[in-house]
Amino acid sequence: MSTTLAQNVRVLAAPGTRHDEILTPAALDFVGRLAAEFGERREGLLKERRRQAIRLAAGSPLDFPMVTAAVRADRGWRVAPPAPGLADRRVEITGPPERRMAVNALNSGASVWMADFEDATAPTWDNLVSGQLVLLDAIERRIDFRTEEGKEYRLGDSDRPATIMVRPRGWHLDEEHLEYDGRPVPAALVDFGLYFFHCAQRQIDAGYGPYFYLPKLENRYEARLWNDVFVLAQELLGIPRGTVRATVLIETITAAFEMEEILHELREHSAGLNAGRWDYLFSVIKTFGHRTDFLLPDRAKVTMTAPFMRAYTELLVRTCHRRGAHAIGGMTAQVPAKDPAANEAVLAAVRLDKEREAEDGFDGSWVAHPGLVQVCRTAFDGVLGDRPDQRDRTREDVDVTPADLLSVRRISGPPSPEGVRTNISVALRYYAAWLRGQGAVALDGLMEDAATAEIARVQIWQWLRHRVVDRRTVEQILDDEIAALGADYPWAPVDDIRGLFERTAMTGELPLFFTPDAYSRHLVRRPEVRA
Ligand SMILES: CC(=O)SCCNC(=O)CCNC(=O)[C@H](O)C(C)(C)COP(=O)(O)OP(=O)(O)OC[C@H]1O[C@@H](n2cnc3c(N)ncnc32)[C@H](O)[C@@H]1OP(=O)(O)O
Ligand SMILES: O=CC(=O)O
Ligand SMILES: [Mg+2]
Repeated sequence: MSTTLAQNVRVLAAPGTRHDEILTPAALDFVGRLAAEFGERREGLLKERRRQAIRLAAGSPLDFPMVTAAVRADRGWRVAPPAPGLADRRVEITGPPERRMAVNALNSGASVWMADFEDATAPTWDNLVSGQLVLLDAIERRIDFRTEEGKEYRLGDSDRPATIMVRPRGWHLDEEHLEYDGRPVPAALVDFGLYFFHCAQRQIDAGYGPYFYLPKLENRYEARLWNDVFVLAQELLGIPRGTVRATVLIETITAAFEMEEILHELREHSAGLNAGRWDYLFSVIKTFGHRTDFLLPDRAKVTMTAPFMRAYTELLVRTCHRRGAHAIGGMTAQVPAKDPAANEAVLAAVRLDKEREAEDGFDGSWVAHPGLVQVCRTAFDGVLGDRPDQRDRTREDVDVTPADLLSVRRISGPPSPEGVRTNISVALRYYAAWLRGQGAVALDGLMEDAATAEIARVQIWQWLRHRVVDRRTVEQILDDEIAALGADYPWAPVDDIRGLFERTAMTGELPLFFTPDAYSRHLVRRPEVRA
């Protein structure tokens, strides 16, 4: 790089153990360049998100865009071919980039490890920087360690360890511990930039590449922004254009109307689409929560066989395969149970979900736990056999209309009393974990992360808004559940948690995400400032 920007980049946090290996002047300079180039465009896109939300709330119809009809009609374009390590993706394990879980994930027998700075990570500064160290150490194969209790964690010798894909935070979040020109750097550029700077060339040298998952996109312009970030990042580090690969999560209702356009924008770097079912459901409620025909019952009743969810996954497979892209399935909520009989039920639920995805044409899917790798693999082996994928199944039989994607009315209805209590209890317990720095937890046998917690709190908001639950009932349950939380988790800051719940679930105007509020009030720490 010819000139340095590092003097314009400031770390606003106390130095932690080995942070200097990640926060080098050259790495900060690189992140600063990305912020300088793309910060304003990202601001503009966030404003456009707000405008679109207002238009939709005012009744503007959602449809496949007219202006891009030619992109959809043109049968001549396809995405880049699968990159090394991404040809066979039948099982992808996800989890935060935490050292112990990283070793377990890489050894799990999954095809891919999706190292997650988004839904599964509470973005404390230390979680983020140590997550980058974990990735660096994993790629350098120096991640082995022994716990204080003497348990050994060693990377296995498999000739097919899981390929690493990294999910940076979404466009909506700021990183308050890193400033460029006096303003917080977009969190997405911090997570992407630090990983790319330290690990892109190392991954190429190891026979793989810098691979990403892109969360919470709302439209094709946000995909274009990512593509431009990739182009500049590759150029700055002298990495050939087209080396990056990225799978976009289709996990907002507006993105479902632009799947083809999103693939098209990223086509030279695309590694397909993933059906991010939990954020998708959250997005549907958030976007149309004010409409009575979008009133949803208990979360447990909104399954992947609900017609609007099926329309979304069917369209995703068809769109991907038409363009030569992988279609990757979503996360089953159940996690393994200690009790053998209960665990059989968990495995049966996961098997059913993965078999349906494989039969629908998905090329692979996600699991949340090493104990679920085999059941997912078996489900996909049953359909794929020795083939790496089923991209040749173009699903021309699928015909999904805008009305199908929005056909929520067919399962709409009020909640049960247990559904109300469960959502309040899950949101509170998840908030407690998150404020403590843990972004994914098992609660009542289900994996809960930022996406599922968002569903819990927006459902309460929706039910209050439509008066299918009265405020007094919610307040009473909240009192009970806060008392239970204080008893079960004596360390939990119950007043903070209650305040967060009231602000994110019980206000007239729904906050778009709970994380910016929780982050800026509770996770930002500035004990010391250094340049
Ligand atoms: C909506 C979405 O975005 S889904 C994607 C984002 N969410 C996620 O990635 C969640 C991933 N899963 C997890 O974080 C965990 O499985 C949890 C928090 C749900 C449960 O974790 P635990 O309570 O530790 O589960 P459990 O006690 O059964 O773990 C047993 C072992 O498996 C390991 N393990 C559990 N999940 C994972 C995982 N996803 N990756 C690697 N190792 C794992 C644990 O570290 C533990 O290892 P150890 O025996 O060496 O200590
Ligand atoms: O990120 C995945 C989801 O389901 O949300
Ligand atoms: Mg998500």
